[in-house]
Amino acid sequence: MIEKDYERKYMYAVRYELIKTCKQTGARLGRLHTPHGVIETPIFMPVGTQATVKAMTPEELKDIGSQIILSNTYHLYMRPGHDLIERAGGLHKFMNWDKPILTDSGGFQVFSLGPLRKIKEEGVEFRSHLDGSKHFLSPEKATEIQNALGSDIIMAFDECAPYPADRQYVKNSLERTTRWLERCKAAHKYPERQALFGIVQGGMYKELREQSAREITAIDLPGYAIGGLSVGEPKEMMYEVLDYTVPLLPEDKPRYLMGVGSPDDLLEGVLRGIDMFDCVLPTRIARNGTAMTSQGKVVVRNASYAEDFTSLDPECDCYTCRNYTKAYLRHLIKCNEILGARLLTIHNLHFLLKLMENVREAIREDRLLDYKKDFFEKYYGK
Ligand SMILES: N#Cc1ccc(CCNc2nc3cc4nc(N)[nH]c(=O)c4cc3[nH]2)cc1
Ligand SMILES: [Zn+2]
Repeated sequence: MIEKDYERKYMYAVRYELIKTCKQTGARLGRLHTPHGVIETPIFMPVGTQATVKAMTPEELKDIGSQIILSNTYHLYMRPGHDLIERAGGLHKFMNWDKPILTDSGGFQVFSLGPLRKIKEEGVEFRSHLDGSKHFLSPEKATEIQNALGSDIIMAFDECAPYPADRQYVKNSLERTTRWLERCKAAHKYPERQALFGIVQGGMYKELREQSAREITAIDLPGYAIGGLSVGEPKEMMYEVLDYTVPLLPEDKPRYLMGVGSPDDLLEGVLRGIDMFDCVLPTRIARNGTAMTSQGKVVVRNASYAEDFTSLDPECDCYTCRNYTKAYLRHLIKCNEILGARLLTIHNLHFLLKLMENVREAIREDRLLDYKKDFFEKYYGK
């Protein structure tokens, strides 16, 4: 009886609440209700590929306002193994993160392995990036792994076509991705508490994107992602694909643009009606000594900062900007000190999370275009 009642009440693990659509653009303000809490959208999701957002503790992530983080099926399957994480009580418990988690399906990661992999209808055969051992990922296997991890949002196992790719290849690949989505949905053990998102493919071809969007959204799911972008194509091309793909997605479900991104791409994506983003950019460039600041990019490694005893970003109130100077951060990065990676990661994530908070406020007040104009002038000087 309880099972029945539970199922009836929660048709989906994740429910999207559309609060407002911006009058000036296609931007939306929303809330994503999940079993581990409510997420205000548009949202940027820090990437924690191997069950950790590199250099950050969960408390630090919460302090800077992270509402949800991303982890990765491929990496966790390879090491330490999804079965171990399941025995540990699931990914939330294993990594001591009690807010929402989204896991990518491994599709993109396996395809990034390049020649080390063979794609068949059944799934993808590949060699481990760790020890070269042979493995096989299928829609069923990728779903089983994510069921074991217990993430709140699980991604369909798809094929992200490379860029550039010829039309016929992209067509065959998007049609296989649709068949794989059906298999993921059939294999999914816990739809009442883990939301399966479908992923639209179709490369940079308008008719193929329309075909994929039709096929993927014909399968009733709690959310949909746009894949196959941020794969090396020119920015303008990505924006054009979004222009004609986003309107094909249902308004009452969240839209997730995978692998994006930089401040300009986040703003351009929000303007076109995207609700969710993820990217390794802020954390990766932090470890290499580059900061995103209100005055634009600052490469603290540069000699010009050797005796710059001012804050990294005068307009930022994060822990790093309140307590350290550019000279000290440069010193840490030059010495490859772990604290350098930590302090710049704290700042960069805070910067993007604050950007998204400002974006939500601008949508609320119908002034997103003005906000974007001011931001671009300060950050890009244009
Ligand atoms: N630093 C840095 C940096 C490194 C890589 C990138 C590109 C990330 N782009 C990207 N991630 C993706 C994940 C994806 N996952 C799946 N399952 N499917 C995709 O089509 C897909 C497409 C993606 N495109 C962007 C910045
Ligand atoms: Zn800061």
